[in-house]
Amino acid sequence: MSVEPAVATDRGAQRPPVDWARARNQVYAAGQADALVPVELPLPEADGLTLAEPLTTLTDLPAFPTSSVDGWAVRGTGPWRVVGRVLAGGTPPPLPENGTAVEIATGAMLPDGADEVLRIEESTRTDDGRVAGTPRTTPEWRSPGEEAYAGEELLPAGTPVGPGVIGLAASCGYDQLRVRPAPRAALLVFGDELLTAGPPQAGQVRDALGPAVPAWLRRYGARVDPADVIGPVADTLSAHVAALRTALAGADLVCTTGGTMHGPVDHLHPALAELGADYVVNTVAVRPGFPMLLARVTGPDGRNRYVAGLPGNPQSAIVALVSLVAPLLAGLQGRPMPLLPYVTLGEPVAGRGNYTHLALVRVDPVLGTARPVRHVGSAMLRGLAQADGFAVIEPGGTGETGARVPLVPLPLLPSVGS
Ligand SMILES: Nc1nc2c(c(=O)[nH]1)N[C@H]1C(S)=C(S)[C@@H](COP(=O)(O)OP(=O)(O)OC[C@H]3O[C@@H](n4cnc5c(N)ncnc54)[C@H](O)[C@@H]3O)O[C@H]1N2
Ligand code: MOO
Repeated sequence: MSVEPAVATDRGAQRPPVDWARARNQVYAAGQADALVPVELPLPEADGLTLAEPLTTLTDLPAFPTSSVDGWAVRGTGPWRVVGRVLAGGTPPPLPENGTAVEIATGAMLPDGADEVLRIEESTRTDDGRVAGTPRTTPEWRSPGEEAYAGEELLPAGTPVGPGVIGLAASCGYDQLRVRPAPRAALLVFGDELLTAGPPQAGQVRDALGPAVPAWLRRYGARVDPADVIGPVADTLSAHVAALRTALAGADLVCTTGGTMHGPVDHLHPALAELGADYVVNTVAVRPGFPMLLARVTGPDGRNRYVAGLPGNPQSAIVALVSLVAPLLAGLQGRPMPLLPYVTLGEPVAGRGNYTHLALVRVDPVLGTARPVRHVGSAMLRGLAQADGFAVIEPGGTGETGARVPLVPLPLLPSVGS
C-alpha cells in the first residue's frame, strides 16, 4: 500500500481521518520501508529479535546416523559377538562381518555395516557371552537428513527469535544469527497537569502513560531505556521542539502522549511542522483515539525516524499504540503485519457510525467468545486493565451477538502477541 506523505503544518494538515484498516497498512508499509539494518549477534543475544534472513540448516539433521536407544548395533543374524563399544560423541569402528555387534549408547553414531539396533532391555546373553534377541521391525535410529537436509530453509526471514528458534539454530550449526535489532524507542509525556507521584490533586491527574507506555512498547519488540522516558515536558512549543529533537537523535521511534488536538497548550502539530516532519497518518477514523498520528522525520544521516502522537486520554493512547505503533514496529523489525484472530461476540457491541469501534472485551479462552467489559471511557484504564483485547466493529456496522469479528489482542505477557 502506498504511503501518502503530507507535510506537517502548524494546523496539523487537517484532512478527513484515515480508515483504521488503511492506517494500519500505511504505517506497516512505512516501517517496512525503513526496516532496521541487520546485525550479527551470538545466539543468546538474538532472543526477542527478528531473523533478517531465512534460517537454513548448515548440515543434515541429524548429521550422522544416530542410535535412538541404548543397546546393540548388530550386523546380520544373531546371536552376535560383541566387538566394541560406541558412546555418544565417539566414532565407531565398522562392524567387520555378519554376526558381530557393537554396544551403542543413545545418540551415538551407528557403525558402518550395522543392519539393526537391538534394545538393551530386549537382549539376553548366551552362555558364551554373545548377544541374542529380536530387534524391533521399526528402525531404532535416526537417518541423516530425516529432520532437514543441508541447505534446507527451516524458517523464513521475519520470524521472531524465541527459545525454540535459538535451539533450532544451535542444533543446525549456527553460532551467530543475522537479525534485525530491536527498534529504539523514547517516550515524551506532555501535560503540565500531570503528577509523577502520589494521588491526584485538584486539577491535577497522575501520569498514567509514562510508567505504562514503555512496558507496552517492550512487548511489541522495542527497546526503551529508562533514561529515554522524559516528562512531563513543559507545555511550551520550544520545550516540545527541544525534547523531540533530543529524543529523535537517539531513537528510531519517539512516542508522545497528549497534545494531539488543537487546544491552547497542544503543541505537537506545530512542533512537528518546525521539525520538517511529514505525516504518514494524521488522525484515524477510530473510536476512541481518533487524534492519533504517525509522522516521519528524516535525520541528518538521511535515515527516517518516526514520531507517534498518542492522544492524552489514557485508553485512547493505548488504542493508538495497538493501531499505529504495533504495525510500525513490526515493519521496522522486518516482521509480518500482525494478523488479527477472530472471536465470536457473546453480547452485542454498538458501532460508532462511520468510525471503526475498538471495543475492550474479555475473551473466554475455551469458547472463544468475547464480551465487552465495563469502565471503558477513553479517560479510563479500569476496563483495559482486565481486557484481553479490542473487538473490531467495522465502520457503518454493529456487533450483533454471534458475529465473528477481528480481535486486536493486548499483549498482556511478554511472551504473548507480537
Ligand atoms: N474541541 C475538542 N476537544 C477535544 C476533542 C475534540 O474533538 N474537539 N477530542 C477529545 C479527544 S477524543 C481526545 S482523545 C483528546 C485528545 O487530546 P490531546 O491528545 O490533545 O490530549 P490532552 O489534551 O493533552 O489530554 C487529554 C486528556 O488526557 C489527560 N492526560 C494527558 N496525558 C495524560 C497522562 N500521561 N496520564 C493520564 N492522563 C493524561 C489529560 O489530563 C486530559 O484529561 O482531546 C479531546 N478534546
Ligand atoms: O478519541 Mo478520544 O481519543 O475519544 O478520547
